[in-house]
Amino acid sequence: MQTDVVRIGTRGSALALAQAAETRARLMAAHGLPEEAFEIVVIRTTGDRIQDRPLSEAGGKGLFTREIEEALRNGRIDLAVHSSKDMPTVLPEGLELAAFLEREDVRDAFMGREVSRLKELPRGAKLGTSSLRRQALTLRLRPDLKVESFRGNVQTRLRKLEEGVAEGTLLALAGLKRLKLEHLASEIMDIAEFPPALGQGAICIETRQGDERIGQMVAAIHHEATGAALICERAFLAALDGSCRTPIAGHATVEADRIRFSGMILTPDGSQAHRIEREGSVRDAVNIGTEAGARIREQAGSQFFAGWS
Ligand SMILES: NCc1[nH]cc(CCC(=O)O)c1CC(=O)O
Repeated sequence: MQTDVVRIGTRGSALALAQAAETRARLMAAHGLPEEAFEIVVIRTTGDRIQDRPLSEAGGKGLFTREIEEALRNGRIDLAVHSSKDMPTVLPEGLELAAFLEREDVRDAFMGREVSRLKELPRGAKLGTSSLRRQALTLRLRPDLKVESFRGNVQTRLRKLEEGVAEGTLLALAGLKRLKLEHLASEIMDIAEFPPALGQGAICIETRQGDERIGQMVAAIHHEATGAALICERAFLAALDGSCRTPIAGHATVEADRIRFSGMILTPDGSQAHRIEREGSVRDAVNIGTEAGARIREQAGSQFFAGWS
């Protein structure tokens, strides 16, 4: 019956559609359901509309999720598929992150027009990115480079690179893999030198709290270790009150019942940075993230955030 069809809400970019298709494929496999049991509903968000300025100036994270969450709340869709790294730490009343799919590679990848490594870019070359984290980490390694704003989805950014708007760019390897464009990555960045965005590489599923049918359905595709890592990373972000104006990096890894978190904050010009490492039981994932956030904040001091946040 038509009313039983599970409606999956997503943005319309190629990456978002790939993520929604992956979620549907996993749900089909987990429950032995045919493709017709699902409908993918594309929703245009404010973030998709704004192409002409950095998102940090347009109001930050919720820009890619607001309209999708509205559709979820009013019942137009039954679940929403997101990139965890685009999710604000506080969700609207009545919604929850019910499942995380097994994480893809968390690292960033570099692509150059004429060189294959970030370090090989000529002096003063332009690096295209709109991510403050990528800007700060790049300038830390190469203070001579110029950062050129590079908005738009993965394909748009690749086109801009081809057109010579910049000499190189950085993208999430996970996104390239999901788009089958992994071969374009000429350098995979070192995780210690170039830590990812919190949440990078992990697809999450948002649902209505108390919707038992959908809750049970998505529980079958939840990946425990990814869930623990993401809970820890989101607690760190929440403790730092992270906005798009604050370059924040880091990630958690889970092995058996241990979780290890490593976080970093930087000034946008990369000249100052602080790091934190924490380890403990996966059961303490939230506390480890929260505590790491409080500690790095203390370490940095209030003047660290004062100048530019
Ligand atoms: N902000 C856009 C965005 N959100 C998630 C990904 C990549 C996929 C992921 O991290 O899961 C990207 C593109 C990029 O940073 O290259």
